[in-house]
Amino acid sequence: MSIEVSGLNKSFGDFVALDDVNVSLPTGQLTALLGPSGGGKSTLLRIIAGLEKADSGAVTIEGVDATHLPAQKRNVGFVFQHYAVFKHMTVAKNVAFGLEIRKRPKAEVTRRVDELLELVHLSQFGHRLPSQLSGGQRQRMALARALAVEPTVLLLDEPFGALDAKVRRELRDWLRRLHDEVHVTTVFVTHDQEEALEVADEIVVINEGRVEQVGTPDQLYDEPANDFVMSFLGEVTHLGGVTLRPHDVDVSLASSTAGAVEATITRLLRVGFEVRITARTVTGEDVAVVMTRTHARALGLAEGARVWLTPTPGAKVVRRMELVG
Ligand SMILES: Nc1ncnc2c1ncn2[C@@H]1O[C@H](COP(=O)(O)OP(=O)(O)OP(=O)(O)O)[C@@H](O)[C@H]1O
Repeated sequence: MSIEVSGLNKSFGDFVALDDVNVSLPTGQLTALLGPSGGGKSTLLRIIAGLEKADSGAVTIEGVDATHLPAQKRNVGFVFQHYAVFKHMTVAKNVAFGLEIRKRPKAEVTRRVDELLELVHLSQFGHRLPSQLSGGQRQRMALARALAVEPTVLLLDEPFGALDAKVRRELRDWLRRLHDEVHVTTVFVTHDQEEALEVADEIVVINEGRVEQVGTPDQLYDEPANDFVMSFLGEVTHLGGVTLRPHDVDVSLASSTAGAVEATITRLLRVGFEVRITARTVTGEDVAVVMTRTHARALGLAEGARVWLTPTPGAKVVRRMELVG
């Protein structure tokens, strides 16, 4: 294991930011810390980096107890959303900075900077100033700078948060490819579930200072440990006391199944090849249903139609913070 966090607690005044957090992050993986705003993701990352001190608990990095080590002795590289660059230095000088303060030989610094600029696809921009780069290019420069000193772990706090959606998506793909090339253990904070699902090998879901679940994107999506994880990682609806995905609601025109809930279609919307339906049950609950256009047409569904709803056989349903099927 590259990073072991055990029994970590952190409070700010009487506000508990981290509550007995335990996680093990394997070497060489790309891990996302995912959760809603204020859940404690950045606090956890900052404690791993050594920028914040925990009240209790331990952090081990590559087998070394780092709990009381200062940040600069932990061999971690980090990149934040609003990354501080040296505005008066060229891109190449920014990347070289960490190596120069470590007094590495000049030839080695030049070679390493060339390699890194190539890795982040900025070779032709080495002589520019950071202000002459786009936001996405600046973040790639920040990553090259963090990687320059060959950190054991790379910590990224919403590194693409301030960028527009298209650039964000490009950088996300690029980060995945970069990681496949260099394999440095990487932990990144995001509140964007799509970003975590697309990029990470493993996701740690954090909410209200606690780890809700750790798993691969598929495990979290298909086997959510509870209601919170299920609703954070995809669209959900509620039917008769359970939470499930809208495409897992079965619609029939007759009450043939025991336990089927009677409802009336109040809204039917075609979106591309899908049909999105809202059905109001006899108890006044609005249930969201998604099905293919072909299926909706075969059933002859329309607004005002009376239907019966059940979870599709084998559907993942979650009841009161507990997995039931
Ligand atoms: N230095 C501090 N002093 C007081 N409270 C703090 C401090 N740092 C963080 N907090 C509080 O701790 C909680 C967790 O913050 P943290 O930044 O870790 O959350 P987060 O999950 O990273 O959220 P976001 O995605 O919004 O950054 C928040 O409620 C925050 O207000």
